Amino acid sequence: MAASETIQKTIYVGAFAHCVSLTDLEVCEKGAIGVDEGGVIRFVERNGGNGIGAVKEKGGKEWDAAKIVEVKDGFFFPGFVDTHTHAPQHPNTGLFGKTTLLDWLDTYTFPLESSFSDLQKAKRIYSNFVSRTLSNGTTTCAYYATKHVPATNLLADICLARGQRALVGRVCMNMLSPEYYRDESVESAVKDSRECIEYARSIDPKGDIVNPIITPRFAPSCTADCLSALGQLAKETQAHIQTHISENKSEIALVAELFPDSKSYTDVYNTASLLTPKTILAHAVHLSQEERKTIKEKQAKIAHCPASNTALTSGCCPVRELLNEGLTIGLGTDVSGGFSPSILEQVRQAIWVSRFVAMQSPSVSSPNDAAKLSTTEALYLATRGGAAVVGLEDKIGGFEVGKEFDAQMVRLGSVPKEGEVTGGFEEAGGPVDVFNWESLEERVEKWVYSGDDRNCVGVWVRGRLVHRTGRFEA
Ligand SMILES: O=c1[nH]c(=O)c2nc[nH]c2[nH]1
Ligand SMILES: [Zn+2]
Repeated sequence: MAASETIQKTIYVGAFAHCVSLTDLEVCEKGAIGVDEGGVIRFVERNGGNGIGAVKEKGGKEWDAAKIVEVKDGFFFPGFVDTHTHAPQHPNTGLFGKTTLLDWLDTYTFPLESSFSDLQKAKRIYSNFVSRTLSNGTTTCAYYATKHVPATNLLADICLARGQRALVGRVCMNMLSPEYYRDESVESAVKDSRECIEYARSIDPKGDIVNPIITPRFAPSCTADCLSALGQLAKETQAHIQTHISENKSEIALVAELFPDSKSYTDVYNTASLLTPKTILAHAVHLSQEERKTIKEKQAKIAHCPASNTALTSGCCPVRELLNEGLTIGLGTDVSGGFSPSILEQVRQAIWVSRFVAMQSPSVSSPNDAAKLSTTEALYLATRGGAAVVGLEDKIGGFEVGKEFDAQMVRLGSVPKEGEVTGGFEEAGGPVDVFNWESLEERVEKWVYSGDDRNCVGVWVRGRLVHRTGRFEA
């Protein structure tokens, strides 16, 4: 279906769950969500127990001919928001050995990214990665591309054609990067970035699906004048900004060496006018109190990337503390520092990392429970938190009247019936066994801890079906 094709008025019937706040997961066993031709939610019925006819009646005459999509053995859940990932690094997923950030970049990342001058290769990898993120329930994604303008524009084309909401950024890097993969000058970095901004805006003028994002890779790979020029470009174009911050201790020491006049890593970006309400800062693992204060004042947002931070042994981000301080946070897969394109995996990893933080303070034998993320809190980061990070908090993240229907249909397996002792796995088609005595809240929890893309059988963006598997029945 083309992105512009009209959508049929549809009622999504059955169980649903979503986070209504950081600490509240609403579950509804017999729900009905009415979505209009524009992909906008028009009603949410929490007592659909009287059957589809009654639900239609409640919606009014105009819903008589609506299509019905019913979820069986599962629930509807809001689509995930990936607030930070690197599409060209997809082929390196799972490859990081024992490297840490700076040698990982030289060993694995720059050689692969530089090869995106080959547009055929870019097409193959980007198409595959967008399919992969969609199949994991990611309906919105903030992508880093590479420095290459044609390949970056191609990624924007692919996201638009597939109907995945995306921020697409051309990477800027004019220092400390290999000569074979570097912007020649500040002027060329700005010119090429501008070209990508204009392209994304030309293919989706209203920015409903695809938007550009200015992307200085990170402070160590950009000169101060390059960072400032990109800050000016952001001001002029009102575009989003993404970069990395305070990921690893050696990186922080390098920034202090390269920018001796700056008070901190955060100050480097602040001086360059790169901290705005539309800025996404990935990692933020080792921020000082003063840096957190500045980021909050500037209303910049944070992408927490727990799998990546563990894989590259960058550190454990004290995410609960950052939330307590009022920072806006979402989750990022950070492929391929992160080893998985799944935000569900990041939900688990965020919970684990918060446990490690808890065990560090004050001690393993006396963990600090206040540092732990709950399942609901991590799901909030994956949906509503992420929506706020990409500036879409009014449009997506939950099931409310007026919001757009970005959702996934989650189906769980079921175990053999009483009396049966074998089988069931193939039929279940997924890793989560359900005995049918679990409450809906428990089923959501089981999905969080052992689910994967086999459970994500249908995905919608603005009411448009953008991914389905063989287990999708409508
Ligand atoms: O996780 C990361 N991935 C990257 O590609 C990168 N570049 C700079 N800093 C980075 N961190
Ligand atoms: Zn990254």
